[in-house]
Amino acid sequence: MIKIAPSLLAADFSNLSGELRKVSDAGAEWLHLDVMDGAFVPNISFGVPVISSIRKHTDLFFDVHLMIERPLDYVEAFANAGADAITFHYESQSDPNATIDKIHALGKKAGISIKPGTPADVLFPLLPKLDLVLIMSVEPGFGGQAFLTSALPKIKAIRELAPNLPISVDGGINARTAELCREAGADVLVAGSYFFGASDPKAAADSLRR
Ligand SMILES: O=C(CO)[C@H](O)[C@H](O)COP(=O)(O)O
Repeated sequence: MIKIAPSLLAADFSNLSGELRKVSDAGAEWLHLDVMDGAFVPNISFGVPVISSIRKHTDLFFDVHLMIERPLDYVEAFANAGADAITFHYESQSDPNATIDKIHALGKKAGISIKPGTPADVLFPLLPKLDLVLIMSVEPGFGGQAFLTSALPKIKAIRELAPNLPISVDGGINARTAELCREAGADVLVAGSYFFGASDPKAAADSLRR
């Protein structure tokens, strides 16, 4: 079962209620929330106040993706803001096991993401503890970049080891790249510009499932 996770990074920030309606009306299951600190990645997006504000307006599953240097210090704040899943980067400065344990202690699902330059095998020992793996198919920091096919063998390798683990892919997703990701074994497709830039977002979401 494929899940679609529109990335709020590409939404119209002056009309977030309307953009949330677009996501629900399109039948997307998750909302992907990219948090950037200007240190782990060379961009700053939004944080706790925005997430806790929009939490009051939707029941969508909040898939919070922390592109920040010290996720362990902030997972509690994002859990309290209304995250359902919290994904942090393997390349961050926080200990992966301690961060997963803290997310679970807060009652949330725990995910880890890897950047394009990080091999999949660093995640193998952590797979039994994880609820989600997020494979970046662009360098994190900005929407609208071209899909990197180097993500595909990583998805395949993790799928072989963890047949039931949700595998998400993020960056450059459109109807063509979504098909490659589904074939490789991904089941959560994050789409920013392809979804929010579409004249018919429902048709765009449907095209990612086919
Ligand atoms: O994490 C991200 C950037 O760091 C975005 O979620 C990702 O790039 C999605 O945007 P697009 O679909 O436009 O490529």
